Amino acid sequence: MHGELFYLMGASGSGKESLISYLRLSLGESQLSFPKRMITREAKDQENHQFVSVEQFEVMKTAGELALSWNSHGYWYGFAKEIHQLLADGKHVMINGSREYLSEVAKIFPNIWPILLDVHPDILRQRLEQRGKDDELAIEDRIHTSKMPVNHPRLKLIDNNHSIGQASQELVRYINQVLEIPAE
Ligand SMILES: Nc1ncnc2c1ncn2[C@@H]1O[C@H](COP(=O)(O)OP(=O)(O)O)[C@@H](O)[C@H]1O
Ligand SMILES: O=P(O)(O)OC[C@H]1O[C@H](OP(=O)(O)OP(=O)(O)O)[C@H](O)[C@@H]1O
Repeated sequence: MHGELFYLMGASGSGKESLISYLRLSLGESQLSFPKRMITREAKDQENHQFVSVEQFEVMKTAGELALSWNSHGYWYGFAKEIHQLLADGKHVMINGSREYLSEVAKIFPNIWPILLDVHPDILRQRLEQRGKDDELAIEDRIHTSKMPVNHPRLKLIDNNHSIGQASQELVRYINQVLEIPAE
């Protein structure tokens, strides 16, 4: 049996990394795999990606070592092709991706389950200011694109305007529904 691929999207600051950390801690890696994202940007504090230089990234991309790669906010982002193997081995996978790139990802993984985090722009602004990773201009840029339209027949919206616990419960319910795991 082939594994399922969950593709978590949302504006920067909408809570993708927080939810993925929460899921990893609460579900463990036996139910879902969480491959590491590569970014050509140094990881700060709690960020959980692998830093690679632009040169390394280009070498991997050219050598066909990446399942996905995209460019955003002036950086390269990607996932290694291990995703294909995990899915072929029947493992379910959760990754953090770009809304803009969804249609390309859906061509590579036609059976994808796209999930979009919904956060009101005012709440998003507060959270971006709190996390202190972006300057004022970058925050404005992220607010500006926070309502980017996302279209996919299977798109699932998850509300992250309240506590992270509420959003993760909703997300776990949805994942279990897709995987047909009965609720406890
Ligand atoms: N439901 C929530 N309630 C309060 N703070 C949150 C919530 N979700 C995320 N945050 C905070 O908002 C900031 C951005 O979240 P993060 O997970 O880094 O977003 P993303 O990965 O989408 O850029 C972080 O400081 C995080 O702790
Ligand atoms: O097409 P968009 O949906 O606007 O996405 C743009 C980028 O932002 C997201 O990452 P993240 O939120 O981690 O960005 P950051 O690197 O700025 O934190 C996403 O994974 C993309 O790489």
